[in-house]
Amino acid sequence: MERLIVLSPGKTTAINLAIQCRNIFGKYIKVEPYCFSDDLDFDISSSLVVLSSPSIINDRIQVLIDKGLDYIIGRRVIHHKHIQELLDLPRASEVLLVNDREETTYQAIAQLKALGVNYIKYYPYYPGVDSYPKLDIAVTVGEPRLLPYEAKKIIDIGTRQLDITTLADIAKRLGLIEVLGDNLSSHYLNEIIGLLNQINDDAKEMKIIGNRLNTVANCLPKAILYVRNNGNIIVSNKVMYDLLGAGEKDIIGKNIKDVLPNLSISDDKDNDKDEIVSIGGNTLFVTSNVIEGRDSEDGIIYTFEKSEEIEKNEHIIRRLTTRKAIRTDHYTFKDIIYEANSMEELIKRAKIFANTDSTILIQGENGTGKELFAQAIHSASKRASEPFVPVNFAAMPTNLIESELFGYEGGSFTGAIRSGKRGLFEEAHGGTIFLDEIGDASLDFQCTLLRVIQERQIRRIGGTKEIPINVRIIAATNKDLVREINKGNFRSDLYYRLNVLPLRMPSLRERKSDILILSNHFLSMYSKGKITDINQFINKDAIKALYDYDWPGNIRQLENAMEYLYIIGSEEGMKLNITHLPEYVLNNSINPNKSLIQEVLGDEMIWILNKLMNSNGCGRRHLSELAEKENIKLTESQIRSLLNTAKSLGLVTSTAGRNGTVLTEKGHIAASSSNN
Ligand SMILES: Nc1ncnc2c1ncn2[C@@H]1O[C@H](COP(=O)(O)OP(=O)(O)OP(=O)(O)O)[C@@H](O)[C@H]1O
Repeated sequence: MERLIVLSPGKTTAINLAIQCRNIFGKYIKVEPYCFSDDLDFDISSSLVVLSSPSIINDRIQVLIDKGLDYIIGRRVIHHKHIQELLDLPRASEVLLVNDREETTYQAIAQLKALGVNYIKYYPYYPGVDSYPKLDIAVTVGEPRLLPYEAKKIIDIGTRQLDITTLADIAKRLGLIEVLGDNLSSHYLNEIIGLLNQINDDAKEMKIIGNRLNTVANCLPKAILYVRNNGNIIVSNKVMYDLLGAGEKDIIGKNIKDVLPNLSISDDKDNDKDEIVSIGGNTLFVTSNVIEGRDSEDGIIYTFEKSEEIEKNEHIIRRLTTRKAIRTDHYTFKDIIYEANSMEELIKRAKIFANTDSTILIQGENGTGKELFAQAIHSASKRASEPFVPVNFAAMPTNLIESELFGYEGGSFTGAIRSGKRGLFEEAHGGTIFLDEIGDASLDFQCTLLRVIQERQIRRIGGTKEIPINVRIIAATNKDLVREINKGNFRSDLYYRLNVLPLRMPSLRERKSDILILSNHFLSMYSKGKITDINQFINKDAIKALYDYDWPGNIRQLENAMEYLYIIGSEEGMKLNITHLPEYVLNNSINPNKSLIQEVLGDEMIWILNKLMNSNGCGRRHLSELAEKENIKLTESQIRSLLNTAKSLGLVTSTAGRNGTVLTEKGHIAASSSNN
């Protein structure tokens, strides 16, 4: 043989393959490229012809074959060195694959896929194709000049080379196998080793990336699972293993439904979702994020967080962004002034309650110290350094209660702050919320409150997210809630939820022994420590009057009285007597032993009844004259209205005679008993 002919339909391929052959066989034989546009005028008796592919045998070649052409059909492969750039393309990239002919174009696509570059979408193009997408990336097999437009990126993976089996065939046919065998095999061995090294490097790189991913996953404070669309778990981390009390082998490669059967969001692959689940005794907040990849990249990442961790984190954020400085100077049990045994007992109980997180209901009249107790309990609890947030239901307009307590998202209603607002429950997170005058809450709101107490989470108005809250609830009321339940004004289920730890504040009249010590305390407070003993400030009669008074406004009223006395005392510059007392105490003291009937009917009515009794009946005008004579402030019309009331109570009756109005038997009894 004198020549090695490389025959291909296109010139480029013929030349490229000829170069490949020349590199190997050039020392021993002349290598020449031929393409279809050439005259095939070589001497077939002294030539070995390598056909670039089986499909190129056309009539012209068939004639040569029939004449005894010595030929080899080449098998061709893509050189691994050239596909690196292709491997770097993002998954699901779309490329125009350009080659010289339909057959070779499809072959190249098939070979690239076989080589593992199967995550790219190939659009075939070869001369003669009319419709093709103008993609940014074009991949060509040594034929960049055939590209029908200017692509942004052209990757030329070079002409597919003759594979080693074809080359060995050629060597054998040329009688060069002895000479070239070793070279050939070592050349290809080198190539293969190069390829293996590259694969190895890639594998090493993959391993490093994998390790890095594991390190990152294991450093996360949250437990994570990355689950393929078919439910197979492919990534997890240490926190997750610890949470499940399981090892990697029990989780990786397993189906999520087997690992976490009670996770309902694993059924929903359409949207990112949140859910609360209980795993291994932990309440976990689970978030799922759908990964919108392609093919094998699709899946869901689940993160699991212990709800107390979320609370802690949210709390830190809240503290950092809190609207107002949090008051820490709350009352403590030491601030409660008392001597009465009933108070001693109450404080003992309240201190025990302070050690718990259970809901407390404080009932008692106005001004008895309900908020003082609530603050003292908070201060003595483990929440002392956290906020104490008071909410007064009697003072808050009904339409604002929900937004004040639960907050709202930006733009949820007219008048809302654009950025939204945290509610008082969120403000109180970690601490105590004091729901004062709870008996005044509307029935609708009671229902909402009941849900919040049960679920321990709130949702802002206009919001979709449930926010876990960790607050201690102390409620207070001056109303008799049982009576309110009977009247249909208060929900019994809420009452039982609130009344877990009950405290009943005694009124001041039930602990009159505290009047002195409290008076001293308030006087000392207003006088800035100058007056510490009321006995040096007011006389005995005045002190007795303070004891005799009922103090319907309780300690708050006593405090006001002491402030009043201190101001009067500073003016007078002498020891105060009974006349200096506030009018409400004074009135009570002048008539200390008012009869019950007098209390009920009032002084004016009793006066009228007495006059009627003494005069054996008289008219309205006469009563009016008598009132004027006795300096009693009663107008004729007031007398008329009082007589009407007396009539409706069955105390008097009108007569036709000049006696006008006379007492009934009942009226007689009332008048005489008022004189006892
Ligand atoms: N035992 C006490 N020692 C000292 N101060 C007291 C005591 N009890 C109540 N006070 C004071 O009396 C005032 C009223 O108390 P507080 O506001 O706690 O009563 P309350 O029952 O919550 O009243 P309301 O029902 O009207 O809200 C406060 O200034 C409080 O400091």
